[in-house]
Amino acid sequence: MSKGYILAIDQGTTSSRAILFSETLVPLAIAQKEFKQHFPQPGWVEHDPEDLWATVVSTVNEVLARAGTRAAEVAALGITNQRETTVVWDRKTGKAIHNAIVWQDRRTADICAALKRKGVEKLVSERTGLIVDPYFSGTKIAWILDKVDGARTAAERGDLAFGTVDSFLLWRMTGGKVHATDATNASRSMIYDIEKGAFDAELMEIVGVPRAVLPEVRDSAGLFGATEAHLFGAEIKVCGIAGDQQAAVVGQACFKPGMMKVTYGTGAFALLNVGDKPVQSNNRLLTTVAYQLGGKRTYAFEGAIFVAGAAVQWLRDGLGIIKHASETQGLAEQADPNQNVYLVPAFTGLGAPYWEPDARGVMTGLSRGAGRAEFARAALESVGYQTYDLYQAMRADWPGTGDTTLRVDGGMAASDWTMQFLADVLDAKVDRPEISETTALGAAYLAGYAAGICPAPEEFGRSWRLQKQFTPGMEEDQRRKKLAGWEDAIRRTRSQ
Ligand SMILES: Nc1ncnc2c1ncn2[C@@H]1O[C@H](COP(=O)(O)OP(=O)(O)O)[C@@H](O)[C@H]1O
Ligand SMILES: O=P(O)(O)OC[C@H](O)CO
Repeated sequence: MSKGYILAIDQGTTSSRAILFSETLVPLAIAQKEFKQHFPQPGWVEHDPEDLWATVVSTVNEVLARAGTRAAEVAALGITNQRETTVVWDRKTGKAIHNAIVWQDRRTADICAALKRKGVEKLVSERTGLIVDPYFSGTKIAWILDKVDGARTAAERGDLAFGTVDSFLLWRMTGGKVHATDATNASRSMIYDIEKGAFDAELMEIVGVPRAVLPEVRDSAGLFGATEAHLFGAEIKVCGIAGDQQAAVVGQACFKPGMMKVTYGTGAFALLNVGDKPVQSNNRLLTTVAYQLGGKRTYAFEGAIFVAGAAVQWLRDGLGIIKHASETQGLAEQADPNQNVYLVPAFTGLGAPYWEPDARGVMTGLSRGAGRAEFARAALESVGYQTYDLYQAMRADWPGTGDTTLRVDGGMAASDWTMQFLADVLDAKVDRPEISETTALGAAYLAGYAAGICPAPEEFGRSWRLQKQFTPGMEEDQRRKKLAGWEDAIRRTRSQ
């Protein structure tokens, strides 16, 4: 007898997706909806929480209709989400008191600079595994409480709730019954002690976040609550929650220390499983919770590349030299091997391991012969080089030995040329799995595991299937030469 379907909601930065999986985690149907991005000032990025809610509800209903399935046949629902994006809402009405402040938003740069002047960086890094940066949710909460009239007093009275998007959706879906999140999302707040597994009173005080707004923090797999029946036609049990990059770690079955995945979307996020201790990085990588199962946390190093696929979007929308992202492959193949054009796409600063928010993009090696093809190759190569920088930092920091293979996913992992270059420049194998929707798969697995439908992680790991492996093939001499050119381009970017 069928145990029922598993549904995953992937609420991302540019779109919401709902994917229906069979009980054996075969993807059966997908629905996706984009929503509006709001840029009220330079460096500010907002989402309307009602858009997030509406696109989630409609994609779930759409995917059920498309598959000819009823909500009553869905045994478990997993939620995965764009991380750090911050919503503060009124507990009585369920309405947000301000637009969601998106992870990319830099408006709290001054708050972070003031925190750094206070000398709290070491404390933040030791307890939370993070650096002091506007990227994380803590200072975004404080900003909303200070800027919206009466919000801080209302928060202290217990009338307001904070949540990352998972938590906001859960609150709405359960009709205001459950205010909770999972440890992976909590670990992105800058006020969560990742070793103790609890919000930290001293950091809450320093950042200015009252305890009364915070959600309960739970395992990534477990019963969170049930959706109200009127939303999808019947109640569905919410059994899993994880931030999207951590869900991809699970979907890629990187359960053993030393295993690493990189998700190539608009940006790229590399996570390396470091096991059950929150190892500190010496190379400015973040330490984060990869997942929490049965009360036990597994940790990861994380490195963020802010511009990956976005460099290809720039070729298309900024320069107008391609119409579709996939054209870059043919262009890169045609590029003149004697032209050494480099692009450092630091359009919004440099992420890990440099963390230079004020850096801006640079192109080097331009000669009269450089054209579309060389620009396209430089954009694709920039993704490989940026990964190389993270990979070096991770391998230097990671005390264990073991497998150096990289598991890749995300929209840009579809580019064979880019994945081959990645293998060449890293001098490591790059594995692309059969299921490309790894993030949703991870959320579905967590929910299915909690509901007793999916097997334990080790067994699930054995079901991971390779679609294509890219093996390194570049001459070492050439690799060294190319990397030296990149290092030079990075030096120029940092000295602007
Ligand atoms: N064949 C391709 N070659 C190069 N880049 C690609 C290709 N297909 C998609 N991309 C890039 O991948 C990104 C989309 O990936 P996706 O995982 O959907 O991103 P996100 O979840 O961040 O919206 C876009 O930036 C796009 O330019
Ligand atoms: O929504 P994505 O796929 O762009 O992911 C965003 C990350 O979670 C930000 O930390």
